[in-house]
Amino acid sequence: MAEKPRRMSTQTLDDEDTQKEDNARCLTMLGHFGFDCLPQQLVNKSVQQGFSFNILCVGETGIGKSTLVDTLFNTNLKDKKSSHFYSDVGLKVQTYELQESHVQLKLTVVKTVGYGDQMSKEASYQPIVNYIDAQFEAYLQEELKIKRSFADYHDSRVHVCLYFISPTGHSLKSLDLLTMKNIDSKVNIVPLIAKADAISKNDLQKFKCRIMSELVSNGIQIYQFPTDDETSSQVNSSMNGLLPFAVVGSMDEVKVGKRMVRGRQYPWGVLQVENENHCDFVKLRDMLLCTNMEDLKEQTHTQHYERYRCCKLQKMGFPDVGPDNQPVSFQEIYEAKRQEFFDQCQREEEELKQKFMQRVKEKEAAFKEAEKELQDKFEHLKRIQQEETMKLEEERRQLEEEIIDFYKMKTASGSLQTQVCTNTKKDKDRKK
Ligand SMILES: Nc1nc2c(ncn2[C@@H]2O[C@H](COP(=O)(O)OP(=O)(O)OP(=O)(O)O)[C@@H](O)[C@H]2O)c(=O)[nH]1
Repeated sequence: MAEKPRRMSTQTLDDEDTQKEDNARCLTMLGHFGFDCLPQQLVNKSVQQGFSFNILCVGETGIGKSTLVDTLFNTNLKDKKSSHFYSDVGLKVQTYELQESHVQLKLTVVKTVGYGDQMSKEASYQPIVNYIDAQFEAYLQEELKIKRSFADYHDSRVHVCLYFISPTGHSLKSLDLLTMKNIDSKVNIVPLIAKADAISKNDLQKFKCRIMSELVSNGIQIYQFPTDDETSSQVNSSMNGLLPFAVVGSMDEVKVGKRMVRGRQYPWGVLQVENENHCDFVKLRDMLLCTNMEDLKEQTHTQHYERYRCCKLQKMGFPDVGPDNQPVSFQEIYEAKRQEFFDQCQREEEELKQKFMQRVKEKEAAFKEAEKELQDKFEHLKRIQQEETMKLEEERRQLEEEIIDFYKMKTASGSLQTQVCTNTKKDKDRKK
């Protein structure tokens, strides 16, 4: 039996419509619609993934590297003081997971240990150069893998080098110039005058000018805050004119009026770390973390790493153009390299074979020579032995003849004696 169609009342339909409307999402008037949401998607993804930043601090022992990093990230990274008596320069690498609001930052701080305490300048900067190159090499190796896993890969390439200059007030030391010259094509250098509270304001300005002119005259490239982005070009170009930043670090809280501020307390007053009239710490923090962190990372990838990668691949024999200046494909070069390698293996195998045959021949000749010597010796001994045997034979023969003669004589003498006895008896008998 067919079921009787149920009739809904007008009242029920109205209720359902109202319910549907209640479930519908309400879009705010200020929200984004369509593809203008793309930047938001990127922001959300980046925040979810978290950020990473790698800082290299180069400076003499006790110049204030750890204190400045602590002050920059408003944290206590609990780093032990280094000794002045290390036999060589080392690099201390520490990675921290930091969080500010809901943004996570994986911060890697690499600090020189024993820098400036060595006699040899080359031995002081070479470990730094090696470290920077090693991080590029690790990234290149990951890039060249068939199965790459950049999602989990910890990219340890150095994004910025904070170079701590001693507050001498005179000029840069030769080690400063040498080190910066050797790393300026590998890393973004931001020069800092450390412990700037040790110099008066007037001297500081002169010191800054002298440092910049020395850097220029020695052809050292330091990082320039980018001026091509209109949102930051004005502030960045004015900050470029204030380099090197004169910084003071401190995690101590000092009372100024009714406020507690971070600073250094002196008998003549308080130096406020975050007061732009007292030092350039805030400028450094803004430039480094708020305005240019992404540019520092981009420069690291597109300039410094690219240079390293290019040199490395060229050294390995992978140029982009052939001898006729025509572009060559990676596959062609790979095939050519494979063939070259195969030919070289065959050449080496042939050489080895030849060498082996030569050795075998030499050994064979040596054995033959030794065999001949042994044979001669054997023949010689055999001859001696034959002569000896013949001699003995002769002696034996003589001896046997003598024995025979002896027996003959014995027999003769026996019969003679018998004859004599017979004759004597006959004589006696006749006499009777
Ligand atoms: N006057 C002054 N002293 C500072 C400043 N920054 C740090 N110091 C002091 O200098 C000393 C060494 O500071 P650190 O931050 O440990 O220096 P470092 O370069 O990390 O030292 P090592 O790891 O031992 O090489 C500490 O007593 C700090 O309080 C500064 O800006 N001005």
